[in-house]
Amino acid sequence: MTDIKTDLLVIGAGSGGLSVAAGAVQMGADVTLVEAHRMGGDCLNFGCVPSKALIAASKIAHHQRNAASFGIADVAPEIDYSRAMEHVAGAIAQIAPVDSQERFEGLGCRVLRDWARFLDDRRVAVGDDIITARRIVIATGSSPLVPPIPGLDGVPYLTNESLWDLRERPAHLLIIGGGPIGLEMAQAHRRLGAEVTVIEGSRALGKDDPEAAALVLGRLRDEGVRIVEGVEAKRVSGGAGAIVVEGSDGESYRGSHLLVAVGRRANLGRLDLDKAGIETEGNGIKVDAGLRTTNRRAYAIGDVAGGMQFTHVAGYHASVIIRPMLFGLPAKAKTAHLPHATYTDPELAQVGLTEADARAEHGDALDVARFDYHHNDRAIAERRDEGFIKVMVVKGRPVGATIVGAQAGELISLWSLAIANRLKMSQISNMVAPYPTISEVNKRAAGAYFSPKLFENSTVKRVVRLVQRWLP
Ligand SMILES: Cc1cc2nc3c(=O)[nH]c(=O)nc-3n(C[C@H](O)[C@H](O)[C@H](O)COP(=O)(O)OP(=O)(O)OC[C@H]3O[C@@H](n4cnc5c(N)ncnc54)[C@H](O)[C@@H]3O)c2cc1C
Ligand SMILES: NC(=O)c1ccc[n+]([C@@H]2O[C@H](COP(=O)([O-])OP(=O)(O)OC[C@H]3O[C@@H](n4cnc5c(N)ncnc54)[C@H](O)[C@@H]3O)[C@@H](O)[C@H]2O)c1
Repeated sequence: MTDIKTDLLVIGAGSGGLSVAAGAVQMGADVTLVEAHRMGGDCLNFGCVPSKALIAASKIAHHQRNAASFGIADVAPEIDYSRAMEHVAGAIAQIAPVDSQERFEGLGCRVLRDWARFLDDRRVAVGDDIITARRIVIATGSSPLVPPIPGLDGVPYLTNESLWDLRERPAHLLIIGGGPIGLEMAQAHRRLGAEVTVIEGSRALGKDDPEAAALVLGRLRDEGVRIVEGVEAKRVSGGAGAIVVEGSDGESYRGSHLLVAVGRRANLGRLDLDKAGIETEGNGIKVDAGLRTTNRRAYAIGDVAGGMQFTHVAGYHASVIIRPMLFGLPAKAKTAHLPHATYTDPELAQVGLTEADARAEHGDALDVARFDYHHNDRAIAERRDEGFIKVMVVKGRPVGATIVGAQAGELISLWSLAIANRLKMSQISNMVAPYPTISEVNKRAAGAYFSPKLFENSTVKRVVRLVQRWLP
């Protein structure tokens, strides 16, 4: 047994934990980083990276099938699912060194590879080691939620952890859950040649703006994904290769494989949080505005903190807690500027308030500036002109933006910047976007906000007429 004393103990080497550890050690703290499973956590190994890599493969197949409108003959793609999954594994392998034990040891961290559990408010056991830490960061992430649907435990089912081990394409993939995981994987698998049925208990992409979500769902349905909404999975039966999901509508949905994508469960089980006086709340650890837990020495960040569950949010949390932990300065985690994007085609991105939320919060003070992709020349040239941007504006400042369409995930960053810095729409309209780019939709949305004020304004017209009379 070894006793280790450290300034900072970070539990979990995923998106949040790695960011804290890298920042703190490079600023001079003694850092101990603990990871029981794979370095890089969910995002690298089972989440963002593999899903985006598979989506990229599926896009190529889609373009091969849909080239005729560009004057190039459509071809039926020859899809080798196993090699597409090798591409996925290759993308993970290429990124893995950045998150590796070697890299973090090279930066000066002490890296321990076992489960961490609290002994008391400042001591944590990791295998045979006992670590006493001045500050502790819990960044243990989340796992797929497996709901207690009768019969589910009797059939082979996939989650976002096991999906990447498949090497044979599912003939018919049934997906329970029409959230981001369900829909990203539905479209990718459909484009890679599988039949796909999504069974969604409520509204698919239900956390997003309904008009934007409808556009995405329409596209998926056009591509042949069957999406049934308002139908809960009530019972599962069958066996390998022949699975039946009975829906609350009385229908039986049959497929060869089943993916369960109904949300996440915070990884709390092994931590013995009660020994450290750390309370939980909802689906995560209870934290204050500065991400501090009910134990003043401990912080919780990322998925385990129970809020927005995204890699960039975990990274943001890391940047927030560095200040108090290293310098003793106060810091608060904000949420209004945190974006998210679902990487279906078209992509759907959101930051701040949706139109409905903004209307509820600001009533008549709300202006919605909108611009449609079909007026964007680059989108037209590339036949990607389906989509729109809506910016929710209150007193001249954006409070939210919704973008659905090509590159929405790239375009939303500008509105995060604007909200984070309380920029005015006039400052956005000062920006000049190169022509022809899809990013012109951002500028045009700002233009749409000012157009009625400038073009439908009798005072402006009067002033212009007056000045014109006097100008030489
Ligand atoms: C299929 C899928 C696709 C996704 N796509 C995106 C995307 O495109 N963009 C995006 O922003 N987000 C995406 N996400 C979400 C993103 O993966 C998570 O929000 C992010 O990984 C959370 O980071 P984290 O640091 O909180 O946890 P994690 O990355 O999960 O890391 C937690 C780590 O802690 C370890 N651990 C747990 N308990 C212990 C313990 N007691 N002792 C030691 N180690 C422990 C775990 O093994 C894990 O490695 C996706 C998620 C999924 C499932
Ligand atoms: N692009 C991205 O950033 C991205 C991609 C994937 C995942 N993620 C993260 O992972 C999280 C989890 O994603 P998710 O899609 O698993 O969860 P989710 O909670 O967003 O969606 C799950 C869906 O399953 C439905 N559902 C629940 N029980 C059901 C049942 N018995 N029958 C039918 N439907 C049922 C819910 O109504 C919900 O719409 C996301 O919220 C997000 O934070 C992000």
